[in-house]
Amino acid sequence: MQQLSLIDAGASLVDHPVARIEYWPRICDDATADAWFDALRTQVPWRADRRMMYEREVAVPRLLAHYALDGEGVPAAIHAARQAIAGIVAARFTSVGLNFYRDGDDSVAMHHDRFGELVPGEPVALVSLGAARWMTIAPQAPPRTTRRIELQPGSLLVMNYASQLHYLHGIPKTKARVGPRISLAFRVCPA
Ligand SMILES: O=C(O)CCC(=O)C(=O)O
Ligand SMILES: [Fe+2]
Repeated sequence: MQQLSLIDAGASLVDHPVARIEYWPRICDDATADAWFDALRTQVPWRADRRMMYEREVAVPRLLAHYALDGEGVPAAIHAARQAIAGIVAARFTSVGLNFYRDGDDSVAMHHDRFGELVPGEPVALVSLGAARWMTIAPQAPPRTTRRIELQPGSLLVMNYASQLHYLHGIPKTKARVGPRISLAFRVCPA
């Protein structure tokens, strides 16, 4: 008989034959999520990037950072978060991309993650800290029914590899007064 642990029982937010996007609202207690947020906010050398868009250079509307997980100087909070999700998502993550959304004007446009930074078959795990923000998830092909999920501090969202082929995701700007948010995107990067 097949053994189902509670952890395997997470329901997919999308109804698709191979794409799965799963959400766990609470991977740690509030005090831990707050402590990780405070530590990362101050310890990470946040970068303000600029990108070309339609032949114009524009500011990326959030701050960024990146670490190789086996490298030097990785903040302890990152290792702790990775440890906290290890029992839920079995992938051997090698890198983490960090996003800092300073307020409701910061966002990430609808996208799939860059395939050059992903190993086929491996998931992306997103840990949210700080203010809750809505994520929009939309299929790449009709019917384009979108759904929204409010990513709570201390939550985990796992997108399987196939979901990057079939769905887009983004964090829209909001007019609501929201505090700062940090997300950690754990990935298995190609060697
Ligand atoms: O901040 C988030 O939850 C989403 C970040 C994201 O999609 C990315 O870093 O690729
Ligand atoms: Fe993404």
